[in-house]
Amino acid sequence: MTRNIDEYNFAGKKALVRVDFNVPLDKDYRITDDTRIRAAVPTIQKILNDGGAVILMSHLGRPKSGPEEKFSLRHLVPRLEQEFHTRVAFAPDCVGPEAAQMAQELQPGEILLLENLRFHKEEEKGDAEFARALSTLGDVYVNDAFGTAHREHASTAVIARYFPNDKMMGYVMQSELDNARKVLENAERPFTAIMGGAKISDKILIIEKLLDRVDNLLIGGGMAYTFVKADGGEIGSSLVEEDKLDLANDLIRIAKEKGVNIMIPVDSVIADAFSNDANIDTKLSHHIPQNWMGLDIGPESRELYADVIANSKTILWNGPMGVFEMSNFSVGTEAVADAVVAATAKGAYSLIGGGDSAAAVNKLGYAGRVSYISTGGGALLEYMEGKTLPGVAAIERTDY
Ligand SMILES: Nc1ncnc2c1ncn2[C@@H]1O[C@H](COP(=O)(O)OP(=O)(O)OP(=O)(O)O)[C@@H](O)[C@H]1O
Ligand SMILES: O=C(O)[C@H](O)COP(=O)(O)O
Repeated sequence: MTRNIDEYNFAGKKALVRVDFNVPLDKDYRITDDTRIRAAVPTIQKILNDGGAVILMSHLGRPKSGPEEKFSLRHLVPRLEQEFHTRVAFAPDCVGPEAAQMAQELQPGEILLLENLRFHKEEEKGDAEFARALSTLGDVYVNDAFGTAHREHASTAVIARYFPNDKMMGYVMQSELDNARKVLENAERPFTAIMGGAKISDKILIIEKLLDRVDNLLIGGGMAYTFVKADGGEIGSSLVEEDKLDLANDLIRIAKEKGVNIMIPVDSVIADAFSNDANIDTKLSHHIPQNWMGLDIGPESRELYADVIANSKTILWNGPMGVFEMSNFSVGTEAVADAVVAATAKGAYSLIGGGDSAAAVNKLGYAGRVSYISTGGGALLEYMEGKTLPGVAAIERTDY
């Protein structure tokens, strides 16, 4: 039976909580954006306040095969201890005898963090035996990992079958779904989607679905150059996915057929190396010289995009407009953030999704000046395109 977290009393229970602590870390393993950790606090706090114990499980990054220091969740322990003013125990493997013993010894009010689930290939395969092994650690399962709800993995979906009477969503899940539904059902027009970032193959298919919902689609970031090249432009050594050129062309055509105003950056800030110290210039995006690459949208694009945003009533933004981590290529992302904040102040509803866009908004101190910052990137987009999220479906299922 699916439970409601507000009506559940965790006293004396060990809650196995799937969180999305896939947070960005710098080279010294310091957390550079803690949005996802802060978001999970109310759920964890509710369990502790009730007199329960919390066993946290998450993935971090995309480890290829087995443990890797840079993907260890151990790096998050100090931040969690600071948040909850208590010691946080760490299990160096998410399954096995040590994790089992640590879980067993856990007392009410205590927190145990398990090592990265993806250090076991069974996690992403949705392996039932691995899910069962995880399930033995707790009495009740709480899924609060909205950012990973689009993955049908052992800890996000399969595990729910081992808690037929004690499974529920946490507060992050509930609030994210309420919010996304609100945008889907009551989106005031004009509705503008702003898409950027680097994960072209992840996002290009979603763009197709968004064309049915939006009035304007502004494209920036690394993915823009696949569109520029598809449109016949010379893009130098900019990021491109050659096998998506036809699809990009189709999308431009379909957008026109559907009357969607699709915009690709007319100009770009270009560099002769992927570095903040490289030589930089501004050129038309269709005429980027050989060995130069587009790393940000240019001044004219910034103005055009800002105008569209200013006239929007609903705004969905996923992915930075450039390599915003480097100051020379952060101007486009900042300009879009400024425009989104200004439109929000005038009454537009703005929903920001994706780890990097959220980080950019936080870095600018704009967190309180947009309507909602989602902890989901791909998950939010898949939800917006109308897909059922496996992490949500597993909680709602009643047939086991
Ligand atoms: N023109 C560009 N060339 C190369 N990389 C770019 C360019 N523009 C942006 N990027 C990089 O894209 C990355 C972010 O892309 P990504 O698709 O991961 O966005 P995101 O907002 O984190 O979304 P999600 O959470 O869905 O992954 C940043 O690290 C940024 O430097
Ligand atoms: O950052 C994300 O979007 C989620 O944590 C999911 O990560 P994944 O794309 O590696 O599955």
